Amino acid sequence: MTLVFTAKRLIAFDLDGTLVDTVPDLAAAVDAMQAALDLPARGEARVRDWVGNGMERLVRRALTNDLTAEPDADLLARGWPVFLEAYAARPCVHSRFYPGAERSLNELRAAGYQLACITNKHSRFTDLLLDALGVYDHFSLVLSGDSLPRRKPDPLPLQHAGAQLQVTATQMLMVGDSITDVRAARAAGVDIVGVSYGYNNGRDIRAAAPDHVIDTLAELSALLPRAAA
Ligand SMILES: O=C(O)COP(=O)(O)O
Ligand SMILES: [Mg+2]
Repeated sequence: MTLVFTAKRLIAFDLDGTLVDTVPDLAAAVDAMQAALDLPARGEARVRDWVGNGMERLVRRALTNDLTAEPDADLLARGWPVFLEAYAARPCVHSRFYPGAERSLNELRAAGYQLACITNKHSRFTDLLLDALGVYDHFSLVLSGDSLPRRKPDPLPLQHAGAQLQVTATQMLMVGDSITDVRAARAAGVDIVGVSYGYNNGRDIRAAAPDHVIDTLAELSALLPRAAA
């Protein structure tokens, strides 16, 4: 039997690794920082495994070449502004929608859904990126890692979106690429569709047990025929 989500009114999308492949531009900024500090370049493959828990965490991972280690405080204090400046200068040179992403946003809107973007990315960069890709206005609400006191995997951004847009948890669906999205959705009581192509620290999203997994966002509209009234 084909899975269909009924009674949904709001679809909340994660950004990095779900709607947009941001790693080429993030890796360029990481490696500009590494070069300025006389440290080795990390490259796209490693940066891909490090995105999803906010940029401060990405920079810490790059400096230490490790997922969880803490860098020397002085190194971090010197590296962070270099990364920020490099990424702000070129946030959307190579970043691209994943196949089916833009079309899916348009189809869902046409089917009556409200859309939200819920990302751990810093708001300055979320806004730059969504603007550069021409989709900022597709979203009724955009929440970034610094928009609220707590970010994903905390349920607060999803709860806040529900309250702002007057939809209940069961009327929302989260779409994301990482265990961070699954945890946030579970904690908020929101159904979650995982995408198989994203970052998730290099792990298969199926291990985080989302409600459903898709290989491209083009599959979404078949799961969501029409928004509930
Ligand atoms: O880690 C980030 O900066 C952003 O990640 P997200 O869009 O997947 O939440
Ligand atoms: Mg993500």
